Amino acid sequence: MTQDIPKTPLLDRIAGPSDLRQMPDDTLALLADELRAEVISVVSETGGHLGSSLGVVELSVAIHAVFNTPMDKLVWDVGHQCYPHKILTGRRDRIRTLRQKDGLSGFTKRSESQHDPFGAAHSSTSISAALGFAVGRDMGQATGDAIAVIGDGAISAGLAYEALNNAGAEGRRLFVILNDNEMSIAPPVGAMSSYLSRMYASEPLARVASLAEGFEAALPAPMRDGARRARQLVTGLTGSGTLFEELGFQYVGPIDGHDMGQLLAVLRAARTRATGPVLIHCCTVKGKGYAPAEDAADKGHGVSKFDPMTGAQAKSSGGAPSYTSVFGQALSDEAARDERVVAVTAAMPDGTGVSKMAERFPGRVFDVGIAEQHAVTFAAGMAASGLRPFCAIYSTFLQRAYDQVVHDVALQGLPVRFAIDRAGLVGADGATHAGAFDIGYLGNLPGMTVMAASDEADLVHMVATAAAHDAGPIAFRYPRGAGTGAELPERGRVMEIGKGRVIEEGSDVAILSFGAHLFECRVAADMLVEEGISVTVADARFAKPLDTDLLMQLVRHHRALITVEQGAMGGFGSIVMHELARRGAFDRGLAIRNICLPDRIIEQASPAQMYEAAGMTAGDIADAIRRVAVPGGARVVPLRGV
Ligand SMILES: Cc1ncc(C[n+]2csc(CCOP(=O)(O)OP(=O)(O)O)c2C)c(N)n1
Ligand SMILES: CC(=O)[C@@H](O)[C@H](O)COP(=O)(O)O
Ligand SMILES: [Mg+2]
Repeated sequence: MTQDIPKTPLLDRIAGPSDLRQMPDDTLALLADELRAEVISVVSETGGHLGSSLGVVELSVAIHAVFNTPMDKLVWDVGHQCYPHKILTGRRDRIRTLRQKDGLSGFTKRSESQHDPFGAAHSSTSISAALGFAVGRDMGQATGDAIAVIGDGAISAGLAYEALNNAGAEGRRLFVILNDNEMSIAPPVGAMSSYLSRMYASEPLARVASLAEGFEAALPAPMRDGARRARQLVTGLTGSGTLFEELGFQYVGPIDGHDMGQLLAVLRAARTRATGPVLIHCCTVKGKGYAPAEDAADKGHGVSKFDPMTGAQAKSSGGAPSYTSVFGQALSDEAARDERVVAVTAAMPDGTGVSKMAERFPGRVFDVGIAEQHAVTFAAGMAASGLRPFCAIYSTFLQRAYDQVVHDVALQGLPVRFAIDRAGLVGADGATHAGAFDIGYLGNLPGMTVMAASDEADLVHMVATAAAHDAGPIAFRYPRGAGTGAELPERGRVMEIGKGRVIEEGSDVAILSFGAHLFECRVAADMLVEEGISVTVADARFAKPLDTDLLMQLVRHHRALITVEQGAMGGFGSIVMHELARRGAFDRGLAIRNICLPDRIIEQASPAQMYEAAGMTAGDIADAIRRVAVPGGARVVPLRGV
């Protein structure tokens, strides 16, 4: 749907932050209003992270007005809130390509602009990166101040504490702006969240900058008394000082993150007087200024295209239920049958679908905040106690907890169940969110069982199989988005571990598929029937343990074998080739091809466009089959007797 582009005479004058720094303060508030209207207009056409971006409109204007960006390095945490920043930093002309093929990234990205000094998308990295820039400055590199903007959700992650702890000890001049909107994706959880809320909710004057001694003098007179009272209140609230002061930061706040005057005064005071690390506690509203977002339960965290007049989002095309919703229901059903089943999520109850189980069994679903490392070891402890924990974490975010998977789960053989959503290429979130590596990083762990659902019916069976599997850790992966429309079983069946299945019998070439690309494999096989090429299609179901009987049957009775997986090199295909090499299958010239993600970054687009860029369409699979099926296409000797 098209809609009138809002009139933005002030924004039209901004080619970059230097233009913004020429504007008088009272104009900046008006500029922010225009910027907010632009963000709403843009995201109504592109979809994306609306609520987070609306929450930092004033903050984005004020930071660029006070600091000398891009010489001063502005590092956004997660980066999903960067749309105002991108509009102000010379990318307004491309902002309506956001999150699309060949368009602007939905996160900050170094290759996109000098105003994006550090890429993001995975949370809680900004303080570490900003400290790195501060050290660079102090050692003579051509860089100015370092400013990290981190949300109340992101600061709940361990990585943020590691950085705060080190920055406080280093004592270098560094600015950390805590963007506290009392929301993560879901309502925030954890002790830090309630601590921040106590500060935020203190008497109204606490909204006025409560500045450390050194800053009060820099404030306009009317604010000085309030600042003094608020500072006393804040320090009184927590004994000797705020947590941040205990860590070596000067604490400034809480301030109103939508009051341009406060923001400019506090940022200028901080920039003028800071000699060490400063944390500025900014209180904002997620979805600020757009009622459909402010009123939404998720504050418009991630929206599809919408009608800006009403906020009504474009409906998905209906059709098959999502893998996520099928998982959530299957998990909830398993929990109903077995009280030992519990679930852990790292701040993504809805995204992972465990919220479905939480509706029925609220005491058995644990949202630990953005804390994947803790989530895994927490689940390991639960497993060790005799519970049956499902640790539901997107493939890409599980990367953050790899040592916990190895050290706390696999080496101890603890039966943690890993529900790995967003396996494969995910679309608009791009490369930072690709679920590309989990087959490889799990498949090489002794005792780990690794499954991949070929459709949503199989997913139901895998949930039941995982629930029943106490012999050791087990993982099952499935893609983002809608299923294939497969009929769902009433109840999941516990599958035999390590058993695959033949889907279609052929005689020339065998495809051994792992996961949801089975659909494309079957389309490819159908394409070749007319060409007289007969293809067997098999579903491995398990990457570990492999169904070696099935594998050897395929290589003994076909001219060639092709493996297919929605993952990077070093995954399923490698596991298969390792097994074949171990058996000497290559000694007699077996023809084998691996179809997987290429060894390069696949940038954001629709999932279909991304798989096309990866060379993994049904047509690509058919081409690979042709090249080995046609006599002379490959030196192929049927491997009798291997
Ligand atoms: C390591 C990691 N885990 C989970 C996510 C998913 N995620 C993206 S934004 C977000 C919430 C961030 O909350 P906050 O920092 O408060 O930012 P806000 O959206 O409120 O502006 C989460 C959990 C992520 N990006 N990175
Ligand atoms: C910014 C972030 O990391 C999350 O909001 C992520 O974009 C959610 O991904 P899904 O939309 O696949 O749940
Ligand atoms: Mg937040």
